[in-house]
Order: sequence, then structure tokens, then C-alpha cells
Amino acid sequence: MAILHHLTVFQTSHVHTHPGTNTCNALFPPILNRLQPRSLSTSSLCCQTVSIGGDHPFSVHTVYRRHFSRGSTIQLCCSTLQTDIGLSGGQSSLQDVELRAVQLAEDILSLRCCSRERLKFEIEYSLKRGTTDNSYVIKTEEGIILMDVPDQLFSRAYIQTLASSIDLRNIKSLIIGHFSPKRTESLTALGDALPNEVLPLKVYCSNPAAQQLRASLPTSLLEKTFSVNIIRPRDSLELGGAGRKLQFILTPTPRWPDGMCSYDSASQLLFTNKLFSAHVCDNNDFDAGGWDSYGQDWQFYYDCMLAPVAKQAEAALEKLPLVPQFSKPSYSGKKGVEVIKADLRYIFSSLLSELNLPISKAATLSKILESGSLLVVSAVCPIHGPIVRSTVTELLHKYGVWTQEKLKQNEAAVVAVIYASAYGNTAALAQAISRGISKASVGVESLNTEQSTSEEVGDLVQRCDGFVIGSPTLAGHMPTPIQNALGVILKNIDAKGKPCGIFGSFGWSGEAVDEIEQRLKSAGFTFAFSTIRCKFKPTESMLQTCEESGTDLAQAVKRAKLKEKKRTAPQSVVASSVEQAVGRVVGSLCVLSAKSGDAESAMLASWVSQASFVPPGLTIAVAKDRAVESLVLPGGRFVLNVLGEGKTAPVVKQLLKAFKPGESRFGELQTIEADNGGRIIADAIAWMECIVATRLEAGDHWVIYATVDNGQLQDNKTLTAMHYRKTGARY
Ligand SMILES: Cc1cc2nc3c(=O)[nH]c(=O)nc-3n(C[C@H](O)[C@H](O)[C@H](O)COP(=O)(O)O)c2cc1C
Repeated sequence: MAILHHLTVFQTSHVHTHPGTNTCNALFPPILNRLQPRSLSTSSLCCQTVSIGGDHPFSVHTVYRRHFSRGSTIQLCCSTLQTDIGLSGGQSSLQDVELRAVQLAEDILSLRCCSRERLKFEIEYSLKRGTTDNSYVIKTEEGIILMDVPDQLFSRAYIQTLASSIDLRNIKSLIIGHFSPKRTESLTALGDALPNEVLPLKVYCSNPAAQQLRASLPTSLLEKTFSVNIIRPRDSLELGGAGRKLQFILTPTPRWPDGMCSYDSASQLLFTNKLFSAHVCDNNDFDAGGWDSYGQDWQFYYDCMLAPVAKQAEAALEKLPLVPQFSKPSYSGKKGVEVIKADLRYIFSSLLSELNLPISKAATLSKILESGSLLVVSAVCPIHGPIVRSTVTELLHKYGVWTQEKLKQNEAAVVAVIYASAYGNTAALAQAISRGISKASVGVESLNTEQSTSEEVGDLVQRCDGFVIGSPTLAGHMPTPIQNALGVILKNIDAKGKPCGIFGSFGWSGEAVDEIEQRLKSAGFTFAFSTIRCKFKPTESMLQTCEESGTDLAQAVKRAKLKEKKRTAPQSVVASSVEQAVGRVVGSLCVLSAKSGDAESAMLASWVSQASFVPPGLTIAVAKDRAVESLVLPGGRFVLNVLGEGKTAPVVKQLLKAFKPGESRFGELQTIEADNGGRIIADAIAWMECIVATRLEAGDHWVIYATVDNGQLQDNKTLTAMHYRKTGARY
């Protein structure tokens, strides 16, 4: 077995694994257990894609180069390897891929790769509206320029559609606005599909993207197929004829250090990659229906991906001096009030545009004018979600507002999320923890140690009110940047008093998190939640645990701040007359229970009210930091149990307990599972199965409006239990 031979050599010569283990199995059991060599060759070097962690494919050769080689002569040889590690969503598992070619301008096309299935268990996909990966095609007199390739899930369909939409012989270059290992398969497929005469294809990307490309593609393939050109600030690319240029703007953030936008002044299209994206897939290619249709999707994406890096998001936005250019809204399918609303929105956005409102605090009008480089935008073309045409002003404006709000939140209290992640799994955990922290209205500052210096880590640890540290285990250890960050934390005398937490993804042994835990514990640090250990890619319930852990940590930070405030300025705790008056509003005592995948939660609810006859509809106010909140996003399903007078005590006692992140809420209570996954309490007098139609942000709560599609009265003799209160300042 050639492959085993080489791996054995590889392991014994370069990797120190566990004492007493001497075969390659100690290093790569998950891969090796699943390898089905079809034909092995010792002579040809050929690196195949192997998925080891989540949906991050890379070649065995790449693993070796990235982590272990340093002047090594050993090469892994295999002509074809197949793996089915079971964690990546492969092409075959995808039922509903749809490719749509959309004309954006006379010479610009978007290839929209759509899937209505929720493809991934990552926190930013929680709205369950599917996803789209947009690639763009610019036709010039001198040839065709492609912009970005989609996720591996779409690779086959993408190449087929590309080949039927354009003549591949005319492709002249490829622009990459962001590259992740998940796109390697599509890039490789593109390379395979291109005729020899266009090879090597010119690729334009930022320096970090070029590094990622080199780490993800075998050198021989990269050199033969692509010629990489690194974009520097203010670089542009001739689009052929009449001085038309594509202007590049580097917009790095810790999550996407390679982020790059491109602007075409002729079409006034701005290609923003991850910025202004949303995970949503419907029949529309543009943002028809505007804010009402996509506002929540844009905000959710922003909250998950950009809020934890608000400072860097602000810096990226400042590089984009955008002025929306307005066109009349589309009235198709709209009637009566909807037309008036669309008109009003148009007038409002035109006014905003006239005032040239800044998209970030620093990007003031004078600054923009000084720079003399306004980018007039007719449409924003992101990598995910609809092409933004009618809501440009609102979306740009909201990005500025959200960023300022988050920065303000950071001033009050901030938790540092410090991590490294080679293949994205630990990053996905970090993302979920961050969302849990911001749910509790505490600021987040995210720091990817791979792109930061020890000084930056030290500065953040000094400034923050609490921190989490996350690491993958690679070759039995934590990566060097995390080792360094841990050293900085341990040396910082003030850090010890701050609540903290540890998390990380691993494959089989997970030494990194154990070591971090052991070192922080022996130095006397206080943990706000139990260490999170995630095997490879997180499941929904793992993400829920992360989110709840983040909220727990944020609440610990808030408690510490409050204690300090009370110590310095003790306040009276007598309820105000407003609070007493509001406290006279009463509601029925209910239990809301929801399930999504393997994540489950429940809460006591008394801010419940009927809101509609047809269809039967309810509103329920859910505190923003409630664990169940992330399961009652639009489209989510839940059961509402109505409790009976005199029958509430055991239920209330159980649900008011303190729960550990991810712990079952029902304990010994008798329940049965409803068709929609929620729990029906045997002793409830009535239950209803509901679907969340929409939700409204209302102070420190979300008001959920849900329709009832099933229900039953279980006890028609007992009256509904009411929740009477003395003050409106508490439940
Ligand atoms: C080169 C390499 C070495 C690895 N070594 C270990 C190891 O020694 N122990 C372990 O538990 N997991 C190991 N893993 C598995 C990773 O920890 C796992 O894929 C994890 O999900 C990576 O997290 P990340 O996506 O945040 O980088 C290894 C993975 C790779 C690619």
C-alpha cells in the first residue's frame, strides 16, 4: 500500500504524536478509516481533495505542506483517493441546486448559485432561508473577466452553466474578492474546464487571498493553471476601451483578511463580496420588496459576521465612499398601500441621498468630498443574497448605524473573543459565542491570532471585561499564535480577575483545549462556562451551547459591572410609579418550547397575547438574551403551552432553575413531542403549534408574531393561570 507507506514515513519523520504510537493512524485516523484507494501509484504526485474537518476540503499534500513540512523531501503519492468523511456537504447530497444567469448590465452577468435547503450548520445560516453564492461575469472587448467562484456544493452546476453561458476560450482573468478552502473544488473544476490556450489564467486578488490559494491548491496545479497577481491599495484593472477601469478596494477584517471590493464606474456596480451579504434564497434575484423582504436577513448576517469586528468593519466601510444612485422602485406585484409605501421609501431614500448621509461616523460628507473619490452606486453585488438595487441607501445607511451601535456597546462592556482556526470549525464556534455575547447587549471584539501581534492581544486583554480563547488541536498541540496569545494572557495581571471561557474544535485527541484549561486553571482564572470541546464541525446543538455560553459569560460581566457600580453609587430599589403602573398589565402563564435540528430550548412566557383572528395569530415578547431566542427566528416553529390555575408550581419550579448551556429544560416533567418538534406539557390546559411569521425589535425584547397551525384544549374545566406582578420592571 503505497499510501500507507508514505504516510508512515511522513508521520514518523515529522510529527510527534502520542507516546507509543508509531503508525500513521495516530495522526490521521479519521481520514485513513475512510480512504478507499481506487488506484494507487507511487510514481505520480497528484493531490486529491480530502475533507477532514467540516466542509473544508484540502489535499493531503496541502496538510503536509501547511503544518509539517519545512524543507522535507517526502511527498504523498496517490493517483486517486476518495473519502467520505461524512461531514462535508458534497455535491451528491445536494438536492436543490439551481443556477440562474441574470443580466445586470449590458455586458455584466451574474451567475447565481441558489439552494433553498439550509446547507450548513453555522450560526449565520440560522434564519433557514437557504443561500446563494453569486459569481459575476464581465464581458469586455478584450475578453471575459470572471469574479469569484462558488462554494464546492455548487461547483459542478456552476461550471456547466458557465460553459453554456459564455465561450470559455474568451476568459481572460479571474478576480477573487475572498477565498476560502471551501472554494477550492470550484477553482480546480474551473481550471480543468478551461481550454489550454487560456492557461495559465490571470488571477487578481489580495495578498492574504494569494496565501490562502497557495495553501489550498497543490503547487503544480496552481503554477500550471493560474498566474496570481497581487492587488495593492488603489490598484485597478483596465476593462478595455475608453479608459474603463475596475477599481479595487481592499477591505480586510479579522474574519476575511483577504476581503476585496471592486467598483466599475461605467455600470456603477459595486462588487462587495461578503459585505452587504445575506443568506437567503427565493425567486428574486434583486431585492424586490426591499427592507420588508430582506431587512432581517441583512441584519442577521451583519450581527453574526460583522458585529464582533465592528472596529474593523468601520475601517472597511470608511474605504467605501459610497453614494447611492436612485431609480424608481419596481411596482410589480404591489397594490394599494404597498405602492404608497414603496413610493414613500423611494422619496425617503432620495432625501437621504440628497443629504448624502454618511455610512459611517467618520465618513462624513466633507471627508468624502475631500477625497474626491465618490463611488456612485446603482447596485451592490454581494457574494451571498440578493443583488441590492432598490434598497441601496437604506442598506448602506443601516451598516453605518449598526456599526456605530456596536462600537457604543463596546464602550460599556466588551468581551474579547480570541481564537485561531485553520479550517473554520473553531471560527464557527467563535461566531456562535460572539452572537451569545451580543444578545446580552455586551460588546464583542474578535481577534484572530493568526493575523495579530502579541501587542494587539495584550492591548485587547487589558481593555476587555472578560475573554474567551479558542483553539483547534493540530498535531497534538495548539497552533503557535494561540500559544503566544495564551502566554500574553497569563502574563497580564489584570486578566486573572476577568471572567473567561475556553473552546475549540478537535478531531480525535483534543490536547489544545485541555492544555489551555489546565494552564488557566492553575493560574487561578475563573471560568464563566464549562470548556467547550467540539468534534470537528459543530452541530446545531453545539452552536446552541456556544451561544448560551457566550450569554452566560456576558451576564457574568454585567453582574461584575453592576456590583462595582452599586459599590461606588448605591441606589434605592423602590419601584417607580411608571414601573408600578406598567406592572398592572397581566398575561396568561405559558411555556414556549422549540426545537431545531438537535438544538432544543424552552422558557416561561407571560407576555403573550392574541394578535389576529384569521389566521389565528399570537404575539409573544422574548427577552433578547433568552436562550430560546435563536430558535424563534422567522420561519421557526414552536409549541405554546397554556398553564392552568393551581397547576403551575412544578412547571415554574423546573423552568426557573439555572440551566447549564445546552441542558434540557424539562427534567422530570411529563411531556410529549409535537409534530413540529416542540414539547407539549402533559399538564397544560391547552397547547398550540406555531410558526414565527415575523419579529419586531422592541427595546430589550423581540416581539414575535406567530400564526397557529394546530392546537388542542386538554382541560376545559381549569381556568388559565394568570401572572400578576407588583412592578413592570421584572416579569
Ligand atoms: C494537520 C492536522 C493535524 C491534526 N491533528 C490533530 C490532533 O493531533 N488531535 C486532534 O484531536 N485533532 C487533530 N486534527 C483535527 C483538527 O483539530 C480538526 O479538524 C478541527 O476541526 C480543526 O479545527 P479548525 O477548523 O478550527 O482549524 C488535525 C487536523 C489536521 C488538518
